[in-house]
Amino acid sequence: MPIPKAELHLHIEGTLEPELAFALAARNGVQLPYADTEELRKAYLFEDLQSFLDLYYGLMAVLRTEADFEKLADAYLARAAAQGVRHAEIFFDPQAHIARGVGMGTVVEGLGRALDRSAERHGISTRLIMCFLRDQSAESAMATLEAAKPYLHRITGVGLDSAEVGHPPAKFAAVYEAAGALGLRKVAHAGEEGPAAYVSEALDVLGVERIDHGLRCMEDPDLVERLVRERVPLTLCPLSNVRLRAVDILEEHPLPRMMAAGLLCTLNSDDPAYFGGYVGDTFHAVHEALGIDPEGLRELARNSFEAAFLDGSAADEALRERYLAEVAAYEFE
Ligand SMILES: Nc1ncnc2[nH]cnc12
Ligand SMILES: [Zn+2]
Repeated sequence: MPIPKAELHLHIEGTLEPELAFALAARNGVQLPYADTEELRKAYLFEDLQSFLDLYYGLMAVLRTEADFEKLADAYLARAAAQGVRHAEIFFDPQAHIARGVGMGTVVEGLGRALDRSAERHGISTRLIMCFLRDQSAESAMATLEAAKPYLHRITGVGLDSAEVGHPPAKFAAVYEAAGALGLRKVAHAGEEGPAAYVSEALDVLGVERIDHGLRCMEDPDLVERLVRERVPLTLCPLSNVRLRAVDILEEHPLPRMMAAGLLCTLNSDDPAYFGGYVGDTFHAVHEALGIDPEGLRELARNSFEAAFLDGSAADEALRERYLAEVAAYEFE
């Protein structure tokens, strides 16, 4: 069994495997612009974040009913369990669905049905994080938060994703303030393709508790020092960084330097159906390509539970303690 871990940066729509996409397309009468799964997979050669996002949003056309979202999440949780995931904090992109006429309730209740059974069926505790699309307006983000109000019992936090450059965090100051007032936790993608300054801005203006990616913090030593001092978790996604060309090859990924600097790094899969691996595969890949040794892998697993939103109650804290004990006791083969 792989080492126990939490996955904290995972877009549920990015777990849509080609086989499921075609099955849902047939069920829903959706015509896809690919002959078959093989032709679709061949399209997974991305130039950058935007070229990926174009395909990612396009393929969502097959997701229409609560049952579709339930199936999507259940399929992810089954795969994640086989890779050692014990806790998953799952992003979803409601604006991408609402724009297609699929309502917030369909998405949240469908995902929720799978999540409700996750602990029993897959041994994974779960949280949902609702993301705002940063290339859409601040008004649209606020309307999305409003639409989520009947479902807040299912939503732990808010995030910020989609095309980063030109859409600085401060654009979403008002909606993050409103989300905070509703008791929601806060994260944001920053420093994936955008500059290190977006990482600082997400902390200072949005008040986020974790940074998704944060790769480009390495360009600003003062920022690195701050992230270390404040123990701000970074949810890194090395396989994504290679596929979206943030780094040329995995062997050049800054993860070892980031860990050596004392940053609180976690490993995640981002959009595993598109990027060639789930989170267990990611642990394996950084061991092979970057020489992260077993104690380094244990640190990454421990960090994932430390950074998880498992502090809402005594039951949450007990769960975190249990997971940390599993990590400490884990024996590498
Ligand atoms: N890696 C990523 N960056 C920004 N937005 C995303 N949406 C899905 N995956 C994403
Ligand atoms: Zn992401």
